[in-house]
Amino acid sequence: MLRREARPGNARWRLAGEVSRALSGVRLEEGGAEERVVRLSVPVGEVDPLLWLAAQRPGCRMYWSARGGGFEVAAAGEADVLAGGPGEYPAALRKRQGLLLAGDGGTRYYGGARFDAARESDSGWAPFGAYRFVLPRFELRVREEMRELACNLVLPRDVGRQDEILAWLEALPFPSEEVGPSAFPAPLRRLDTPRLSGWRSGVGRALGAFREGRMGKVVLARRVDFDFEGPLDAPALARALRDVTPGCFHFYLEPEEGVAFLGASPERLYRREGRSVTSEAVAGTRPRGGSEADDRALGGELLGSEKDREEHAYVLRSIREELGSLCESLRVDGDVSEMRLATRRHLVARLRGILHPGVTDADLLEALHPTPAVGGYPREAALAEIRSSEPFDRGWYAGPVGWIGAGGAEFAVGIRSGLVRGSRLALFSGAGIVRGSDPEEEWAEIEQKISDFAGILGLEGRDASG
Ligand SMILES: C=C(O[C@@H]1C=C(C(=O)O)C=C[C@H]1O)C(=O)O
Ligand SMILES: [Mg+2]
Repeated sequence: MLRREARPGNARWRLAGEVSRALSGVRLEEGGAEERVVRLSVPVGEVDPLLWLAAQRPGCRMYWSARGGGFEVAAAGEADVLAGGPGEYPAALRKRQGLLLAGDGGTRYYGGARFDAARESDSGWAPFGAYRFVLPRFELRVREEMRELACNLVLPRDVGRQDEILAWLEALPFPSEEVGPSAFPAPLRRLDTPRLSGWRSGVGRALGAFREGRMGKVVLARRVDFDFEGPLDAPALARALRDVTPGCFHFYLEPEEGVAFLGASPERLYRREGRSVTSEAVAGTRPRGGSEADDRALGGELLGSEKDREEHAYVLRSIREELGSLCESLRVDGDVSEMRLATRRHLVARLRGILHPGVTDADLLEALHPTPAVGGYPREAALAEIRSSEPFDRGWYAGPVGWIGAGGAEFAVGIRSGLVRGSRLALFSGAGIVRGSDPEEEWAEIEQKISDFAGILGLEGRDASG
């Protein structure tokens, strides 16, 4: 039997007390004052943030976990939302920088943006908008050994919502017990966009553009849709994915009931702490080997592959150029090396810099996204090729996903990801095409990249309808 005060749910009562004190302390004359964010938090007992997430009311749920641990958060509800249509971003971020930065050091807005704001969104991606950053109403955070339950208030705006906020907080669900591994509904159908024949012509076109000197690299993606016998439990899928993809950023964004974008990305777009910034060039792929000898051989093959080195060199060159323009100093940390994941490996080079004073996250996002890890080189030519060649909307796949706070920010590249809508799942993945790319091998590389999802859901062996 747990001691009463050790029960995680008891944190609600302490937090409710703080929330009502904070709200009743706001004087009415503040009506016209500048808005500010107040973040209240209390320690909480041990609870897995993804299990907590699963217990919250559907619609407007979010989860983020930093690569390699260290920071994990599950969130419910919205205290403030920055969202909008194409073209407004990142100008809208700049405009709201005041509120963003006015909170205490712990305030964070979580979200991201579409891969390509200029391409028309298809209806499946509509709930996400062109960009969307949410200051959650409630957060369950795990930071190293510290666990806390937090409530964000925007003052004086939230004074009128006191009853609603307190009622929600007092009834905030806490999962009562560990749940076992989930059973997912059976898959019924698979649909590939494009099919293998269309893929061959897309890659062929890109190879032609390289020969004509119009482009050096383009990342072409595929979309694979699966229908299931019943609705997918998206938080449970996120949990199963987290278990098989250590060393990745894990993200889950659910703007509307039954609709979630989730993934396990190995790739950091950037991390900022004050004026220090880190980024990385990731590209080139091989699987992990079944035996130690196999694995070593595959590692050697990747490091020695001229074609994969070329995929990678474009990414490093572009990040150096783009990030370099925002930095006082920028250096590449060491040589190109291997990033080893549970089921595959990539080439990686890490960069570290000091930003010029006044550089904002909007500037960083604008400069860095999309890197040639998901776009191509040169950027505009590659984006034009993707727009005319890919027969589907990428939506938020390969877009920036992460958080922005007062003292820092961190964004992953939203790859190795999928979109859940009721009983449908769309998986997205791409491969860097350079001279010497072979369409069948690139097709297989993408198949390997979606295998983490496929393994969980029993989709393996369901062949492409090529
Ligand atoms: C575009 C994706 O991954 C990118 C493409 C890679 C490649 O082609 O070798 C490797 C890592 C990522 O930079 C994806 O997974 O969707
Ligand atoms: Mg590749």
